Amino acid sequence: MTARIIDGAALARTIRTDVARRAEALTAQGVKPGLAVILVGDSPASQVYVRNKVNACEQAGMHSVLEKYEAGMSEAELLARIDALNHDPDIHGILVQLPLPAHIDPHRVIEAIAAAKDVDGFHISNAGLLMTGQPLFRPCTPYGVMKMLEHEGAELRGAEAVVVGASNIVGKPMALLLQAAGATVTICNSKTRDLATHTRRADILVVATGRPRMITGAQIKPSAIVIDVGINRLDDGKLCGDVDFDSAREVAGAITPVPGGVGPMTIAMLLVNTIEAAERCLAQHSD
Ligand SMILES: Nc1nc(=O)c2c([nH]1)NC[C@@H]1CN(c3ccc(C(=O)N[C@@H](CCC(=O)O)C(=O)O)cc3)C=[N+]21
Repeated sequence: MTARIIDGAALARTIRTDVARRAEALTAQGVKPGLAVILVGDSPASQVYVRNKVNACEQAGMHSVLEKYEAGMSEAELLARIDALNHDPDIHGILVQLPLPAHIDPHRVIEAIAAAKDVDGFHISNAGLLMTGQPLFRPCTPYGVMKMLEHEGAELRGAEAVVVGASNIVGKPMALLLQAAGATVTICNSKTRDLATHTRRADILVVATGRPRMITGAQIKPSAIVIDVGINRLDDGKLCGDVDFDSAREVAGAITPVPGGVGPMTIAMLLVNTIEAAERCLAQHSD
């Protein structure tokens, strides 16, 4: 049997249409949702991603600001820009593109963003709220994965879910969201001994390791739902995931492609989080 392909690009379009409707309603009430994206340095991949984010905002009728700075920008200068955006009433969401140059401490930068504008959901306060079951902003990539699983009609209660990769931005929040939905969650990493014994038990397998094609069909349970968070650019310029798509699709029940899977959903959920921030802002001011 060949796996069903989970079309993240199509689901992302549907979500963005709904975002546009909510943006219009907010604008009519005097609050145009606004996102600020800060890019430090000129990595070509980051340039593409931040442009995609800003274009997605414009398409949805939202306000967006893209601030680009040279790689040599000091940490103090960046913190001053964040402080200004924290106080800017036209901006409801702030995203500082990661990774940052090595001389800037990413923790200090993330903690400087007002938690109510932290649409990435990376601030310790948002991480703590998520961990204790009172999420304010769910990190965009895991949030998008949950939307795809919901769209698939996946039964998460009682399911075995395995997350490969334990980063603060994907693996850890992913595990928390799956656990909150009633799954039994195992978090693995690249050093996990006999990784395949874990992955082969997974009804839901989420792979976010940054290692091209590291999970193959032989490591997947027949009929499992496989979510590939990886985006790796190969020497020939093509993109591939952390899952070996060709062998995996012969075993899995459903699988996300790269590109066109998790990536577009990440951007869609960034817009959703920005809308939610603006809606909260309106609710506060109409009290
Ligand atoms: N503070 C912060 N927040 C982020 O959310 C964040 C970040 N930093 N740093 C970098 C990663 C990466 N990321 C992607 C989002 C969408 C696609 C995406 O739409 N990908 C398309 C392909 C795009 C292409 O052709 O390169 C796809 O998978 O179909 C990819 C990558 C967000 N990130």
